[in-house]
Amino acid sequence: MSVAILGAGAFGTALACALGDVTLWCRDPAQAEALQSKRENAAKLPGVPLPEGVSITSDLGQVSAETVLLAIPMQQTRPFLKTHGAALRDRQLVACSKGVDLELMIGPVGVIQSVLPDAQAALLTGPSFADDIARGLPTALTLACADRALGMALQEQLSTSHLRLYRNDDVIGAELGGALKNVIAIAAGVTIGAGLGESARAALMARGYAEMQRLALSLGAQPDTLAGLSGLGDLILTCGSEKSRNFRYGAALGRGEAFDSATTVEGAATARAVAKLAKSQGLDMPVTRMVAALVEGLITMPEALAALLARPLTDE
Ligand SMILES: NC(=O)C1=CN([C@@H]2O[C@H](COP(=O)(O)OP(=O)(O)OC[C@H]3O[C@@H](n4cnc5c(N)ncnc54)[C@H](O)[C@@H]3O)[C@@H](O)[C@H]2O)C=CC1
Ligand SMILES: O=C(CO)COP(=O)(O)O
Repeated sequence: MSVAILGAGAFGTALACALGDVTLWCRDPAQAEALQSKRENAAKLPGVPLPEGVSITSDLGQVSAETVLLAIPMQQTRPFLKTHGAALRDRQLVACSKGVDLELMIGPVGVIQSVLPDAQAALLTGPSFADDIARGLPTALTLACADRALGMALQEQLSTSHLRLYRNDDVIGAELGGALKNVIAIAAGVTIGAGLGESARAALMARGYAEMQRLALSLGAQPDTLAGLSGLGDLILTCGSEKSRNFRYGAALGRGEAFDSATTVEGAATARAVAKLAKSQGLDMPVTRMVAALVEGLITMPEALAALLARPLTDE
């Protein structure tokens, strides 16, 4: 079965490098030409050559693969599918984004199903920096799919010698693991950027993980899912590395500096969505609430810190 990847950003290009024999679609014809002539995505993955088997196009009509990976940012997924969904109706769609749609309050598989109710949909998520995948470093990800047979087929199709997929049928849990860790990564970045120290970062990660579990369980995730690659695994990666855009964005917030608005920072919109979701579920998610307020510019970093430290003492 053939594979296509829609979205030639950092992650889409990295997956193309790892899988090798795929069609890579980008929306901008000029970008497609540049990728084709240089055989490199110089803007996103400089120094990583595109394998010979990767064919580039900006014409969705040329994308005939049965398995289609959607590697475009979360908040763009619904508009993209509304425009192009008809062309993808009978494919196996694998969402690769991490986040919660600000309007529908659901993750990327939920969005696919809301726009294309008959589509076969799955999720590829977990701890992986595009650069690591593209360079062939060993990586393990979660392939989540409610349909066991389809999940097994996709696991086989998308695993390589160095990219190892673990299957899971808890799509909601896997979606939330990937979405929520970005919010906590922003908090971790704020902590380091503001000079609050590594002990404070560890505390935020652990308390943030407790919040992630609370929301995931309340929305129907399986209790163990967030302890896996999508959730704890991705939390460790993203909260601990300057390579993470969510972490770097948080660090800039913590230092009171501006951050490049063209950079994809999924946790910013997701924090706002999740803060609303938590309120509607009657859940206490103080770290997420503070991140959402910081992102929206409603409070300062010292105010966020004071609010978190003034909370009543409680059981763990
Ligand atoms: N970069 C990474 O290390 C990883 C990224 N991801 C996830 O993958 C998703 C994409 O991230 P990146 O590729 O890193 O972002 P990116 O900013 O590098 O690329 C995004 C791509 O989406 C395209 N795009 C944006 N809006 C579009 C639209 N309306 N229609 C068509 N194409 C559109 C852009 O042209 C660009 O090529 C995010 O949800 C991210 O969380 C997941 C794992 C690792
Ligand atoms: O999701 C990622 C790692 O698993 C990439 O993290 P950033 O989007 O924060 O760069």
